[in-house]
Amino acid sequence: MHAIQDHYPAEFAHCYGCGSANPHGLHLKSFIEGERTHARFTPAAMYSGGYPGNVYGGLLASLLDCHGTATAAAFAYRAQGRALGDGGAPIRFVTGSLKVDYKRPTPLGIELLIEGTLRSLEGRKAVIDLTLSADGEVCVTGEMLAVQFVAKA
Ligand SMILES: CCCCCCCCCC(=O)SCCNC(=O)CCNC(=O)[C@H](O)C(C)(C)COP(=O)(O)OP(=O)(O)OC[C@H]1O[C@@H](n2cnc3c(N)ncnc32)[C@H](O)[C@@H]1OP(=O)(O)O
Repeated sequence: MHAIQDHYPAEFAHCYGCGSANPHGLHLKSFIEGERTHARFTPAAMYSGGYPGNVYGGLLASLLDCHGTATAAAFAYRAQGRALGDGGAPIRFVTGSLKVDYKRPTPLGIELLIEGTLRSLEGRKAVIDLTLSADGEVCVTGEMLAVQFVAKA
């Protein structure tokens, strides 16, 4: 199954968090299934937070960031009755704002599940609700305003 990011055109594939063309990046892969998107990521030990065994909060925000914009794009394609990577003009979103709530420490060394749902899509603006869970426990929640990117002439 192709990830949402697999359909990004080459010029948008350099993102540190999810770009396939960035050799130093995280290469996050997001998928849409029904009314929800999901991605999985296991942070390496170097992503330690301030005390051993827990994940650095900036990485967690990065995961929500990339998963949120991918979620916005996937639901925008759906709203327009289009398939991801259909060869038409690409629909891409950037983060306008991202609120992150760290509910509990996120353990290092296990797979994290990042999920997204669409709260609203109006014009160029999508509001995405995000969660990041470890072992079935929600550790982080996020709320993103994603804005559809329009190339300026
Ligand atoms: C070249 C990039 C190609 C895409 C690459 C994919 C990126 C993958 C994910 C990321 O890493 S994103 C990186 C972090 N985000 C950014 O760098 C975005 C920087 N900000 C911008 O480029 C512009 O501010 C933005 C595109 C978000 C909006 O500018 P525009 O001039 O296109 O639109 P405008 O300012 O008119 O805003 C559109 C609507 O969004 C609203 N809005 C924009 N930023 C907002 C904000 N921060 N908070 C609340 N509302 C916001 C704005 O009020 C307005 O609402 P209304 O239509 O109701 O009037």
